[in-house]
Amino acid sequence: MDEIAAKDAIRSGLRAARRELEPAARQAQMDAAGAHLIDWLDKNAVHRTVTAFLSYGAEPPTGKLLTALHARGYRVLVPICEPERRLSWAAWYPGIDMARCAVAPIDEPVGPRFDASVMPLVDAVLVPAQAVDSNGDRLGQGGGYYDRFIASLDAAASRPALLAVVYEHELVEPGSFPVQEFDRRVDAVFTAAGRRTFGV
Ligand SMILES: Nc1nc2c(c(=O)[nH]1)N(C=O)[C@@H](CNc1ccc(C(=O)N[C@@H](CCC(=O)O)C(=O)O)cc1)CN2
Ligand SMILES: Nc1ncnc2c1ncn2[C@@H]1O[C@H](COP(=O)(O)OP(=O)(O)OP(=O)(O)O)[C@@H](O)[C@H]1O
Repeated sequence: MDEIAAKDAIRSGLRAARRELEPAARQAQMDAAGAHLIDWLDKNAVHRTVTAFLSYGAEPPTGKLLTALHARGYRVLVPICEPERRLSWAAWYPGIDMARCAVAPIDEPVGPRFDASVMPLVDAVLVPAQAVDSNGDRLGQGGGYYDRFIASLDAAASRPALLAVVYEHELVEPGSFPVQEFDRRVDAVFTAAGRRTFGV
């Protein structure tokens, strides 16, 4: 089996495991992980600006976290799917008008879209993940959107912290999923247990 097919098979298993978690258990894990994330941001996010994602399906439910960040005065940007699997970014706040994304079952805020030139003012990018290994390698939904976006930051003098949030069983050993040359590592992952950092 090639690496793409192997990743797809592992993604299917991870999606099934997510659906097995009761919604209340998903929220409880996210509440605990989100509290660790807010603690970290409060100490480290000098621009008080983050990008996060509006979750769908059985992803860790980010709605309460985004509302809490907004209430604490953070500027919250969320991803917009653009053609050619590129991302742009739009401001999100509770009650903003939303429109359905063309390629995924996700609602996206209406309003101005920003390209990667906003990133010097962004402290942290919350990157969707289905699993993260203890090297910081990440398995996403398979669109390659975030891999392309993170690769586009390679030339920048500084870049936001790349942070993932996963359920506890999704922080796994290296070798649990294939890692390809274009995959980019996150800097830290948050689970209900706390923050785990990676790097040399
Ligand atoms: N909550 C959340 N938002 C996110 C992501 C994510 O993983 N989670 N993304 C992380 O990258 C981007 C969107 N990722 C996508 C990943 C896969 C497909 C996809 O496979 N779409 C199907 C069509 C599905 C449909 O029509 O409903 C396809 O293209 O065949 C689309 C978007 C941006 N926003
Ligand atoms: N930097 C890149 N430039 C061009 N194509 C890329 C790049 N990174 C990934 N891709 C393409 O995107 C596809 C999906 O990548 P991958 O399986 O790593 O997705 P993912 O990391 O799970 O998804 P996402 O990044 O959206 O969360 C790959 O098969 C690859 O062809």
